[in-house]
Amino acid sequence: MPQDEPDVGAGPTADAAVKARLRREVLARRAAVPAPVRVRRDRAILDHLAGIVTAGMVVCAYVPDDDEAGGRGLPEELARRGARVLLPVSPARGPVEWAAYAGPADLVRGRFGILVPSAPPGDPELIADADLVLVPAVAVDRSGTRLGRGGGYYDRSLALVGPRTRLLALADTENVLEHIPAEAHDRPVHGAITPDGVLDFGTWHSPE
Ligand SMILES: Nc1nc2c(c(=O)[nH]1)N(C=O)[C@@H](CNc1ccc(C(=O)N[C@@H](CCC(=O)O)C(=O)O)cc1)CN2
Ligand SMILES: Nc1ncnc2c1ncn2[C@@H]1O[C@H](COP(=O)(O)OP(=O)(O)OP(=O)(O)O)[C@@H](O)[C@H]1O
Repeated sequence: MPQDEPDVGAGPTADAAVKARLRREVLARRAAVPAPVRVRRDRAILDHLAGIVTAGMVVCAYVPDDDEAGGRGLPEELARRGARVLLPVSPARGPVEWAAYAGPADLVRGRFGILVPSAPPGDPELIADADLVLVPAVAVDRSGTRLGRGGGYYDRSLALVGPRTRLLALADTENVLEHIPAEAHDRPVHGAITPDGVLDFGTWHSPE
């Protein structure tokens, strides 16, 4: 099979089946968390950005929906800290394209009902300019393997970044798991921001 073809039709691999089961379990667990608790967790995650985001940074982020850690105020919090914020716009398949965040009033519903800037997006390669990429994660493990929604969008996008760019997943503490099976296309993240603090998996070496 050509490298760039998805596995559809070939039958799920064992790892893909484990990931699909994990995905269902974790999403059900998050759905059972009362809304006020989720809001407190999301606030704690945003507060941890203080130690990471500085003015002028280019940050690729996203608008978390209700079943994702962080809350929909994530881009605004980054902008408030002086970051230049890029948000993903999903074509039919990954990698994602990027459009500049221009405030909450500019957001419209895109594919999957996800909020995106109204302006047409730029190339997927814009991710290579980012100092920091905040990556959506259903779950993540301590070696940086990330479980996404199963679209393969971010794996294809993270393949475009260089070593300078720091990759952090946003996840609730209970969704930092012992082990998630890694497949060949999975791009590991360097750490995670949880309500309890920032986890550093020890794999990112900041430029001098
Ligand atoms: N907030 C947010 N934005 C994001 C992502 C994300 O995970 N979260 N993405 C990260 O890649 C990209 C969009 N990818 C997505 C992939 C799948 C689904 C989704 O809703 N999947 C369904 C099942 C799909 C199906 O019917 O097969 C689901 O989860 O119920 C949503 C977004 C870009 N923007
Ligand atoms: N770089 C790639 N090249 C080809 N296929 C890929 C690539 N990355 C992912 N895929 C395919 O995309 C599908 C979903 O992959 P996976 O389950 O790892 O997605 P995910 O990481 O959960 O989703 P996302 O990256 O959108 O958050 C799989 O069928 C996988 O084979």
